[in-house]
Amino acid sequence: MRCSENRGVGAFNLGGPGALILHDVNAVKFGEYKLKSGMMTPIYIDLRVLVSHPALMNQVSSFIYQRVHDEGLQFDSVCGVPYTALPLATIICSRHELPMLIRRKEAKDYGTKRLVEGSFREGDTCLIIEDTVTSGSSILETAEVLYKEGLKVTDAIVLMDREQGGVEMLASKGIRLHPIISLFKLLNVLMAAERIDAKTAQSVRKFLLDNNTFRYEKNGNDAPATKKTCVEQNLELSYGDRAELGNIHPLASKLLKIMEEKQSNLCVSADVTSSEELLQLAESLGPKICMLKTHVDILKDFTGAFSQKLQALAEKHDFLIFEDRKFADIGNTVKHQYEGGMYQISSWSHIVNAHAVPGPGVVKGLSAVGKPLGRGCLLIAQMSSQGSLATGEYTKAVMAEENSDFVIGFICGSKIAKRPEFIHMTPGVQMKAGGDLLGQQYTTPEEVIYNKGSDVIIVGRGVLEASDRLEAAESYRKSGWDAYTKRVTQSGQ
Ligand SMILES: O=c1ccn([C@@H]2O[C@H](COP(=O)(O)O)[C@@H](O)[C@H]2O)c(=O)[nH]1
Repeated sequence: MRCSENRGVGAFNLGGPGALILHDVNAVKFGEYKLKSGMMTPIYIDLRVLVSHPALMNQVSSFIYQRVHDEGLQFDSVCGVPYTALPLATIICSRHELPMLIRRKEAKDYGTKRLVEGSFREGDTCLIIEDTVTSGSSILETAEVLYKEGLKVTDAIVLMDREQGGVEMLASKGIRLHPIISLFKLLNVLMAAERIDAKTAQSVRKFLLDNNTFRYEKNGNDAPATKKTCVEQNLELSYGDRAELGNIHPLASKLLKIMEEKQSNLCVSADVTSSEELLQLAESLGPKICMLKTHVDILKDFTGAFSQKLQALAEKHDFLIFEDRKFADIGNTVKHQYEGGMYQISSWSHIVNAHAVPGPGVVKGLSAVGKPLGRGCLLIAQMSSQGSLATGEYTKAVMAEENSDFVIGFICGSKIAKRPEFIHMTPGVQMKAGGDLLGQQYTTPEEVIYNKGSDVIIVGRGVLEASDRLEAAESYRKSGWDAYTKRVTQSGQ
């Protein structure tokens, strides 16, 4: 049997409003709950409540059926995992006239004593429907009962995947699991709608990442199990998730945590010529930004005291300092430029950047100074100016320079590296696309973050030339953050 009829599910989108409705009816609970395995969890999905909300039950059933249809799954009958998925399977089968089987949890001690009720032939394929998956063990238990009756199980559909190893475990047993929504996505939707705060979302994500039930298992050939990466699944990790990656540079992790916490992917480029004005900017815009970018050599009155005050403001408002020095010389020279001279950049700037033109020596030289101090470097892979030669093969070569114990990411126009440990930062951003008379080219925050997949917008004159700099910074922060939440929420759909 193949699903041939396609019924739309209207506005009930589980990657958006539908997830909020589930939260409204208390199907998503935060607190301390025990899972079937005995594991304690800070989030509990209780889809049993659906039976009290018939309209919602119908919408969820339609959504599941839509997925079955979209996947083009072929099967002879449908079986819901008892008990929560039973009514879902019943509604789907009744509405679409699909044969259904019921798995009993215990055999009767009278009558037929069957564990599977309904009509079927040996060799028939049965599609399993489940409400929530953690490890996949409940689906497997049902499949094993069906196998004993001579049925085949190749696919299962689940409404909510807790992303704790169920997909991988079932795949290792020959069952493809098709999740409709994941807990990571649900958290993003709830956070975007301000139902939960960033801290709660972060602690739940950490729990899920730390408690993958399949990570340490082995498959039948005794080879280590392989978990599909988020990149392979085309899933976008949130800034907070990326901050927790095992091999991420501590400074990149710190930046991502700041971004998540302050809901800001805005770096203001403080291109002013007086120290006092720069410090005023840092004080007033500090709460809105994740990073402040400087060009210290345009200051007419730089002093060591200025750099100390700037560091104090960075601490106070929790942002990083990025000196946009664009180092581009041999290793030995950049070492001196970074550490010494009148600016002593390495002593106060968390991040610097470098052109890759001189070859690997420039990163080696900078790293010799910056690495022991916990600093990080961005490589300039692309530039926002018209006619820039940093394109094509050059950009690719810059990416090959990846040296993640010091290089934390790239200056670029769009996301260029797949590895989520790397930060992509894009200058040339204003609310309206356009340019200036000296070749600068502007793109909007939405284009940079949502369409081009970059992480941080760098905005200079868009803020500095506004009549109210604070208001302008807030509107760039909001635009950049909205574009990011939209991107994460829609990934993998
Ligand atoms: O490709 C690049 C690299 C760096 N920048 C720097 O960013 C700011 C942009 O300022 P706006 O006023 O927003 O144009 C500025 O400091 C540049 O030196 C860049 O624009 N493009």
